[in-house]
Amino acid sequence: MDGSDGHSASTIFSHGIFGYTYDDIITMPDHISFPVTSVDLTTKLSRNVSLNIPLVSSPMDTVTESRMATGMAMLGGIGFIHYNNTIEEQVWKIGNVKRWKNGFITRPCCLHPDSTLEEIDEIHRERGFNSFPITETGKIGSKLLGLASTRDHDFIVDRSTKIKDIMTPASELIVANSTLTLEEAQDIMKKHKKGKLPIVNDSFELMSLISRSDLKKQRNYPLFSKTSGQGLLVGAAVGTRDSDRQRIAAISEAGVDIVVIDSSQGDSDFQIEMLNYIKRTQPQLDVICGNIVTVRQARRLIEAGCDGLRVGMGAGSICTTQEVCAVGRAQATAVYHVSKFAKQFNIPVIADGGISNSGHIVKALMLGASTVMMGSLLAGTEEAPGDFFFQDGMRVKRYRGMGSLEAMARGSKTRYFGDNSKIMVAQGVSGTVIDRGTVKTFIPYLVQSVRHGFQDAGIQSISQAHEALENGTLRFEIRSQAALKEGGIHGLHTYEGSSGVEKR
Ligand SMILES: NC(=O)C1=CN([C@@H]2O[C@H](COP(=O)(O)OP(=O)(O)OC[C@H]3O[C@@H](n4cnc5c(N)ncnc54)[C@H](O)[C@@H]3O)[C@@H](O)[C@H]2O)C=CC1
Ligand SMILES: O=c1[nH]c(=O)c2[nH+]cn([C@@H]3O[C@H](COP(=O)(O)O)[C@@H](O)[C@H]3O)c2[nH]1
Ligand SMILES: [K+]
Repeated sequence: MDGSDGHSASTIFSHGIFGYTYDDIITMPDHISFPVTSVDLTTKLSRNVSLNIPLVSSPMDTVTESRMATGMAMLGGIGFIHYNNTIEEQVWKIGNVKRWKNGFITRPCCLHPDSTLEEIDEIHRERGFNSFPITETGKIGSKLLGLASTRDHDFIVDRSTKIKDIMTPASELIVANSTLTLEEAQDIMKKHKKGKLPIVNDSFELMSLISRSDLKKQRNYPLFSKTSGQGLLVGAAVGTRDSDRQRIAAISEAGVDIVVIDSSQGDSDFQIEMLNYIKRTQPQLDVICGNIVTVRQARRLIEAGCDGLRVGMGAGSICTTQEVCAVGRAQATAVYHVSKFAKQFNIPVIADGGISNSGHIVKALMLGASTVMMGSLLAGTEEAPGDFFFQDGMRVKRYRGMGSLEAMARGSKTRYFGDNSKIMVAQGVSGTVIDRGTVKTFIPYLVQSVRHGFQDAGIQSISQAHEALENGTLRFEIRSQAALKEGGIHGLHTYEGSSGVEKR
């Protein structure tokens, strides 16, 4: 090998005293003999679960609930529903993902027959909807009474009129049963020239809604993360307390496909006991353990029987663990060493935290990770929980660490201190992140950027990257501070366009 072209990862990470992070290193380009479209990013999330794209959303209460998990799985990745909630809430959120069917609006905005046209006007202004199923309770899951759409009420001047007086009653509606397929629904809508098709069960309770305009712009999601059974793939987080044992049974019943045991320091008796408990009671579930950053920690969790490892301690954008506790590791070094060790046992690694642009994803995968977990990068999308608001002229959403005072106040407090501890030590902060639109465009953009990175390095798949990493043909260099500056945007008075997705 020509020694002047960078260094193997083993030279960089095993012969020095520094811990490096993604920005410290750069990958050497190599010959391109394939189009960018043929870069294959299929990968393993855990021993038995595969994904079509290597992207995962973090189990945090400002990142992953039903909408995020659904969006991630539709696009070929997966979301882990957080557990800063009651068991019932987590079960409901998992159920929402499982109930999702392509093209069906599973949570349509419904109204009560006694609601007024003023309410319709307000929802139309805020959310743009024109048609509303009217049900006995005003919610999905109760008896369908009618449908109110623009042409039922747009000429009515008195907006205090009740909906029941203007709606098209159920007896005049075309409805369909929940067993029908999307193609059958399409045929019915074509034949009857209707804009909306309510889907009901045998008791005439509203189950979902199909919209003609949605069908017209219907996108195909070819990468779609499917389970062997029905529905989208979904993950969930659990803790290591005794109460989390009940959670395991409930979320398993709700159809969760994989769990992550969520701890900042996962190499503990608590975690190993929880892993054993899950394996004993729900042996069908793959269990990801973590977080860890060293080989010694990995060895104990692999020996205990984990199916995947989550790597990262203090690297996250909202993390203060390294400052508060002085324990952790620089992320690129952690990912490299743990992945190298875990590979011998075929245990995939999730590189968790510190991803602030697509280049970081490329580097995590090139250093041995099989997937990448993101918090801050996804917290500003429409699918993340919470509303957008304006701050300093920017459209933003709230994002907070699960060890922040705010998140602890909501519930994770008991995880930290038991119920009667007096002193709270936060290991995270809360803040805001900028609007990133919808994951439906943002994730494909990240994926395409990662494909370009792989192509530039002459690497056609994640498994090929891992082979090249191991045999030393994948080459890297450490960047000096000046090189890092040179690699970014510099010397311009102003600029337009994006340097990837990072905003420092
Ligand atoms: N990846 C990272 O760098 C970090 C992540 N976080 C996130 O913050 C959240 C909270 O994490 P942690 O504080 O690690 O929560 P944790 O629940 O794992 O641990 C909190 C404390 O409770 C103890 N503990 C756990 N189970 C116990 C049991 N069964 N009996 C007695 N004591 C027990 C632990 O040893 C620790 O002192 C998680 O969502 C985590 O992902 C927090 C800090 C750093
Ligand atoms: O030190 C911490 N204190 C916290 O309060 C906290 N909350 C989350 N996490 C971890 O950060 C990851 C997300 O990181 P990013 O925003 O950089 O993607 C997540 O996936 C977690 O691993 C925390 N770490
Ligand atoms: K940090």
